[in-house]
Amino acid sequence: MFRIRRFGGRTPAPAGPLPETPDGHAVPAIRAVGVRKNYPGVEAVRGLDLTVAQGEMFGFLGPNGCGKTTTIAMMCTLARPTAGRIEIAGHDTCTAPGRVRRRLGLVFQETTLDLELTAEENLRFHADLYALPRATLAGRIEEMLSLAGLTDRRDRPVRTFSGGMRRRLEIARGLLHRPSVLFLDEPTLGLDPQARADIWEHLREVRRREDTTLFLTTHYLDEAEQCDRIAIIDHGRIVTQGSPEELKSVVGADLVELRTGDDAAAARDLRDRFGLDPAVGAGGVAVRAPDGARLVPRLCAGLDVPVYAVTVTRPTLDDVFLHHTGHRIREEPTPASATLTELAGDRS
Ligand SMILES: Nc1ncnc2c1ncn2[C@@H]1O[C@H](COP(=O)(O)OP(=O)(O)OP(=O)(O)O)[C@@H](O)[C@H]1O
Repeated sequence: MFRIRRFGGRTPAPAGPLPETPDGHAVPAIRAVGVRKNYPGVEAVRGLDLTVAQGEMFGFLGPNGCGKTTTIAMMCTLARPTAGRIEIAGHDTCTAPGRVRRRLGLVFQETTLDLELTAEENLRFHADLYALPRATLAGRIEEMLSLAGLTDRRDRPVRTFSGGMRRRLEIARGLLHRPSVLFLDEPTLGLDPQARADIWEHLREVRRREDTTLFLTTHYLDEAEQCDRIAIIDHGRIVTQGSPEELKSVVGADLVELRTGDDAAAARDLRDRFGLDPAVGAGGVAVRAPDGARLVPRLCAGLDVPVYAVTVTRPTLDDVFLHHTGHRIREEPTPASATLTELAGDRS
C-alpha cells in the first residue's frame, strides 16, 4: 500500500533558482552518478550517470522494461539504489530523503486522485499533506485549476472527468507545492491520440508558467522529440544522451530504401559503383547516405536492375535507438514491469 504521510510537516522550500555550488555553478536539478539497482535475478539499472539542469524538460526514452520506472523510483526516494548516488536540487536521496521529497512532485502512471473528491478537494488534500501555508493556498489552488483548465469544474467529482482532465489535474497537483523537479512516469500512457496531444500542450504551458524542471519517461518517440534533452536507455543503461537534434545528427545520413527487380544484384552495384554499404532485407535493399533525395536519380540511372519503388527517410529517434542498440524501440506496452504506484507501496 502507498503510505500517505506529511512530507516532513514543514513548509516546503519553493522552487525557483537553486543555490550555487561553492565554485559558483548552479546546482543541477538532478545529478546521478554510477547508479545501479538490482532486484533478485534482475539488473534493472546498470550504471547510470546523468545531470539535468534547472528548468530543463528532460525525457527518459526507452522500451518497456528497460528501467525507466525504477530510475524515477530511486530519484523520488521510493527505491534505494544498490550502488551510486542521486542528488535532487543538491540533496542526496539516501541521506536526506525528506529534503528531497519536499522538492519534488510526482505524477504516477496510474491515477492516484481520489475519484469521489472534487478537483479542488484533491488539491486541498495534497496541500494538507505538504502543510502548505494557508495564507497563499487559495491563490495557488486558483492558479493550478486555471493551469489545468479546470476552473469551471472545480466542484465536480473527479470520477466525472475524462482521462485527459484527470491527468491535467494530477500534473497540477504535482506542481501545487512548487517543486524544483516534477517527475512524470509515462504521462500519456493509456490516453487516446487527441488527449496525448492535449497533455503535451499542457506540459508546454507548464513550462511557460512554472519554474520547474520536468523529468519524464516515455516510450513514444514523438514525445521524446519535444524535450530539450533526452537520455536513451536500454537494458538498464543509458546508451546516449543529448538534444534530439544532436542525437539525430550523430546518425547523420538519410535512409534510402529501394525495391528492385533483383535486390542482391542491386546491393552489389551499390557497393561496387557507389561505394555504399547496402543491407538487403525482406522489404528490399537499404543504404544510408547524406542527402538521400539528391542521390536517388543517380542510383536509379546507375543500377542495372529495374527499380520499382524508392523511399527516403530523414533520421528519426528510432534510427538513433537502432544505431546505439542494434534494435528498434517497440511502442506497445508490456504488462510485466512494476509501476511507481506499486513501488510506492513496496520500498525496496
Ligand atoms: N520490484 C521489482 N522486483 C523485481 N523486478 C523488478 C521490480 N521492478 C522492476 N523489475 C524489473 O526491472 C526491470 C526494469 O523495470 P522498470 O519497471 O523499471 O522498466 P520500465 O522501463 O519502467 O518499463 P515500463 O515502461 O513497462 O514501466 C524489468 O525487467 C522489471 O521486470
